[in-house]
Amino acid sequence: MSTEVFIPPRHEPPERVPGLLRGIVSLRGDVLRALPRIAFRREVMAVRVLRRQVVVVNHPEVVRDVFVTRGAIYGRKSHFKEQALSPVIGESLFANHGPLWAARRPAVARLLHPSGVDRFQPAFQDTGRVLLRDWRAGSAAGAVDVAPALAAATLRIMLHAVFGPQVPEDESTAIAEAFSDYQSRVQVIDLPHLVGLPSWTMGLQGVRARRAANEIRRRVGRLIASGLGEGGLLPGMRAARDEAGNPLLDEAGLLDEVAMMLLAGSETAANALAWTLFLLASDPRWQERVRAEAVAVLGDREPEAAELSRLSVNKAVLQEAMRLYPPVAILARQATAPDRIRHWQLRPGDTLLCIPWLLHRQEAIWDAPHAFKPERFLPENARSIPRFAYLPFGVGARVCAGAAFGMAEMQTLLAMLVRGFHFDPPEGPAPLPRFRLTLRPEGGMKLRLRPL
Ligand code: HEM
Repeated sequence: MSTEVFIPPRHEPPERVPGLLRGIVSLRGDVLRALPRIAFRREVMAVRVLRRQVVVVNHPEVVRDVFVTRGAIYGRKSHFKEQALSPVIGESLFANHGPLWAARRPAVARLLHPSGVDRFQPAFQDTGRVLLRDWRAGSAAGAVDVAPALAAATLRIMLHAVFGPQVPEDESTAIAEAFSDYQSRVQVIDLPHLVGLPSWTMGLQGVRARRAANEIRRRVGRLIASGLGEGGLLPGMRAARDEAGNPLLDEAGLLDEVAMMLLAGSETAANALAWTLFLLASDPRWQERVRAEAVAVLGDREPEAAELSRLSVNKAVLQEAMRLYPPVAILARQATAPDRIRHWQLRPGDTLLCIPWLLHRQEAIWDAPHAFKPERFLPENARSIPRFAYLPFGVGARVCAGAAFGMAEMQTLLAMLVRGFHFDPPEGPAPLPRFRLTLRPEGGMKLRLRPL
């Protein structure tokens, strides 16, 4: 058996930072591709783009210092994130800050608290069954593009979690397609803001992006009005109260938060799973280890919530996939007060970035940073990973509220899928990552599946 380590594909970083014009062109397409080789070694970097300072922190201690110790200054999402998300999620807490965020965050965090995640296990199992059914039917035809199927599956899980099990099956496919369309159309870099133009210029997202956003909100609004919700999170969201005992969310607030939950909880997990399957298809030894563990722990039963902690190879593989391909590849904030990071001065409105794509491959921290080595995350090794070096779920006060939900969902689907199929790599060129709102495989993820 080969002991070679698999080095998954990525765009080769340029030797130097591209000039402003080339940089702007590459920023529009994919900011990660513009990061030069040296960025993987630097602790802090700064770029001035005409009127704005952009500071990138890329070392665990600096990340802690800025995102945790001085987190209050950086509680606001960057201008481009706010602008890119608001057509879909409106005023939701995800893109908001200050009193609105402070009031809504605890309510949402309570609903998604790790202690209650077990109740969603039937949604995970049910969707795993649907994927097995669909892929068994599709695999005979050759390669299957697992990316859109996983996007629909994770959306189905979120719909089930929010509205209960009665949501029509085709609704998840329709909303997942609209999300996908939105992501490929929306501008993820706010160039007007960086060069000092008024903020409304980016508010003019393209017609296609607007249309996709409207379609998502129309469908979600219809589901909220339909009376579905029993057994899901919706009744808890309606019942949430502020400190004065008044309803926390009016109808508009409810639409914003449900749309946010569907977006935050589906594309992220779908991309993490698509990259995981690709890595396993490319490294059959790890594929076999995940499968052997699933068979040893579960036999041919579907995973129960209490059994997930025994699937440590499965978890390590997912964690390594999110190290190499972090679904949220950039954490972006704007300074709300003057601040200084090392010798760089930030003014209110300047941008602070932590780029997990860089931090997770920081050469001073990770051995063989570009190699697929899930053993790093096995229980016996994971303790040596520095805190704040690995941030797939973000960091500080705005850390992901659905991390436990996401891990349980991904572990369940992965265990069911590796028991159902052998995955082989795609024919032709390997997929490359493309930065949009999430880190997606460019052109989809066509894998060859053999039913087991
Ligand atoms: C693999 C799955 C997931 C990944 C990688 C992920 C990642 C993230 C990251 C990185 C953030 C912080 C973004 C930032 O600081 O700019 C975040 C925020 C958030 N996520 Fe997740 N997420 C996942 C799944 C979920 C799920 C399943 C839910 C809901 C059920 C969820 C709900 C949220 C919410 C509500 C926030 C906003 C927190 C705040 O701003 O206070 N996420 N997520």
